[in-house]
Amino acid sequence: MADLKIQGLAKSYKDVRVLESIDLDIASGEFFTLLGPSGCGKTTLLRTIAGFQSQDKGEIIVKGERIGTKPAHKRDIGMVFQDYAIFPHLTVAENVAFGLKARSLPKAEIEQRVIESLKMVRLDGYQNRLPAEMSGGQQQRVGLARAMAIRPTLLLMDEPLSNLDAKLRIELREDIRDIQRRLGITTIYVTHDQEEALAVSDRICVMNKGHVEQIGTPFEIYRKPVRRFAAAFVGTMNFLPARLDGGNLVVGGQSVAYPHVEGSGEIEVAIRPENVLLAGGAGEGAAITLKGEVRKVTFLGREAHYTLKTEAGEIVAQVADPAHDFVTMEGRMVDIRLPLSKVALFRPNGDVVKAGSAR
Ligand SMILES: Nc1ncnc2c1ncn2[C@@H]1O[C@H](COP(=O)(O)OP(=O)(O)OP(=O)(O)O)[C@@H](O)[C@H]1O
Repeated sequence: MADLKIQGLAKSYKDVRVLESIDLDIASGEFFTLLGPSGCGKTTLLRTIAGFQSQDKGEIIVKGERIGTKPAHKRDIGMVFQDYAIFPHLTVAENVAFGLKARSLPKAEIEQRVIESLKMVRLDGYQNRLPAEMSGGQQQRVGLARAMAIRPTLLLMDEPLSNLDAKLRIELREDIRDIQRRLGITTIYVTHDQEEALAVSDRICVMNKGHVEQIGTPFEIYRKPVRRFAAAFVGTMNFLPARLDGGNLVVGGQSVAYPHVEGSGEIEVAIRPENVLLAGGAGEGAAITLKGEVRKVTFLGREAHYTLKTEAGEIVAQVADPAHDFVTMEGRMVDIRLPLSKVALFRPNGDVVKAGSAR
């Protein structure tokens, strides 16, 4: 059974539609991420689920119960915020106990849950500290412990790692994922960071301008985007203008037999940099072949990125473990192969014609 069902949820601020009719089914124990650019409505959706604001239309159903009109404090939801939102004048233990006291739990149980929750976020021993005496990462761990202490049905997190530096972000996201798995708590996580979304999620919902573009596992979103928006937003993608011409695909003046899709018309070819083959790279079957001038080489140690100028437009290629010859190629002309098994095709309206490869 779905733990959380969202049906036809819509919200406007004055005349501006921020959420178009949103439908979601989130399974029990799932780590579900809302991913999208700034302003796409992620926070509004999360806050509506939490009950901090009301929807104009639609239903929010948790374990079969319609909670859309319940006040926030009766929704049995734990929330972790970007700016931690822990109380500066309360100790760590008092912060974690806050929601438990509000629920009038017996004192002994509160004490036990505080200890348990702090242990879970690796802050045992910090009970008597004040937030000002802790680092940002530690403060967010307190925020997490506070949200989990009430053992909520749903855990909602709004960009919880945004205020932390890159190394801490990775460390804490691993911890969040481990704790979430261990407790099996249904979680909705908001981020605009696509790498973070790929790393932690069971499923990702890619949002754009108040609507859902695609929902899928990280693998599906990356390998088989069904909308141009998802293809462009997650990872790096090359897009080249092209034409379908009665069984042929024409890219940069080069034509290749393409019987997989019927009809004719303008189209875009999309391919990930790691799937572009350079300088006679063999295999992968039929391919679009182009010539390109190497404009820039960025050597990154275990891989190098090549910016190539071709008749069809600019292409970025990624070569793993580049040999010395490869890193001194600036200015040279190279043969480029775009294996047909690896390209995705998108119509001008952004719909997929053929998804990329899922191996
Ligand atoms: N209280 C409000 N009054 C009016 N407009 C609002 C209000 N809150 C948000 N908006 C607008 O609604 C849109 C969606 O905002 P929201 O915060 O949900 O987006 P987001 O995807 O979470 O973006 P970000 O990552 O920047 O937080 C934005 O255009 C924003 O300006």
